[in-house]
Amino acid sequence: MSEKVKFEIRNVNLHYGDFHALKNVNMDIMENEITAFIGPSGCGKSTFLKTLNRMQDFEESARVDGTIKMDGTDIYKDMDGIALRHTVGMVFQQPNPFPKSVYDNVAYGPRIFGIKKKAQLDQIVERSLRQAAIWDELKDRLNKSALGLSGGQQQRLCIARALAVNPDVLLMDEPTSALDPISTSKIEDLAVELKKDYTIIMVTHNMQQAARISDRTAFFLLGEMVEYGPTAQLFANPSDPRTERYITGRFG
Ligand SMILES: Nc1ncnc2c1ncn2[C@@H]1O[C@H](COP(=O)(O)OP(=O)(O)OP(=O)(O)O)[C@@H](O)[C@H]1O
Repeated sequence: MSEKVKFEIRNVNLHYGDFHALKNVNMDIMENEITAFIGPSGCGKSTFLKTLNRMQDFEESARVDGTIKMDGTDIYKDMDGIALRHTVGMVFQQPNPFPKSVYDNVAYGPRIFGIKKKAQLDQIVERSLRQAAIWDELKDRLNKSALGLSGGQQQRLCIARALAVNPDVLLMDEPTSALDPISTSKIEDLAVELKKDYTIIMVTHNMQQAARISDRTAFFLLGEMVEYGPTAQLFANPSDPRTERYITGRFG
C-alpha cells in the first residue's frame, strides 16, 4: 500500500444553505491507490467527492469549511479552481462525451491549453486512448461521432478525455452504474491499471466493486464518515456496528 498522502482532509463541513451535508470529515487519501466511498443514497459521497476538485464552486448554496490539502497545498486557499480541476479530473455516472468526433473529444482539453500542432495533438489523442484501453477499438473511428459509441466505450472515451490534460487524480462518481457487466469489468481493470500513475477516488454503490478493486474504503452515513480503512479489513472486520449492518445488507 502507498505511504504518501495525496489529500489531507481536516474538519471538513459542507452546508447547502441550512442543510448540513458533510459533518466534520477527517481523512488522508493516499497517492497511487484506489479509494472507494460507499454508503446509502444521499449520505454525501458525491458531495464529498466534489469538494476534492471544488466543483462546489458552481453551487451557489454550498459552503465548505475546514482544510483540504493536496500535496501539502491548501486547495481552497492557495489554488485556483480551474488549475485544480485540470490536476483533479472527473468522470461521471452517465458517460457524457461531447457531440463531436472521438478525436475532438480527447483533443478538447489540450486545445484549450493552447496546443495547436496536429502532430502533438495526434500523439496526445493516441496516448490517452491507449491509457484508457480503447485505442484498438477506436483507432479506425477517430473521426466518427463519439455519440455513436456504446455506453462502455463512451465511458472509456471520457476517461481518455480526462487523462489528455495530464491530471494527477481521477475522481469517478459511480462510473459503472450505467454499464453492463462486461463494460463494468473493463472499467474496473482500467482503474487498477491507472492507479500506477494516478490517484483514483471512486464513489460506488456496488460493494463488490469496492471490495474487488479498492485499496481503502470509506463508509459514509448521513453526512458523517463513519469508518475508513484498508478495504479487506473494513469488509472482513468492520469496527463500527453501522458499517457492519450496511455491508451485510441489514440496514434500515
Ligand atoms: N446542490 C444541492 N443543494 C442542496 N442539497 C443538495 C445538493 N446536492 C446534494 N444535496 C443533498 O445533500 C445530501 C447528499 O447528497 P449526495 O448527492 O452527496 O449523496 P450521495 O451519497 O452521493 O447519494 P447518491 O448515492 O444517491 O448519489 C442529500 O441529502 C442531497 O439531497
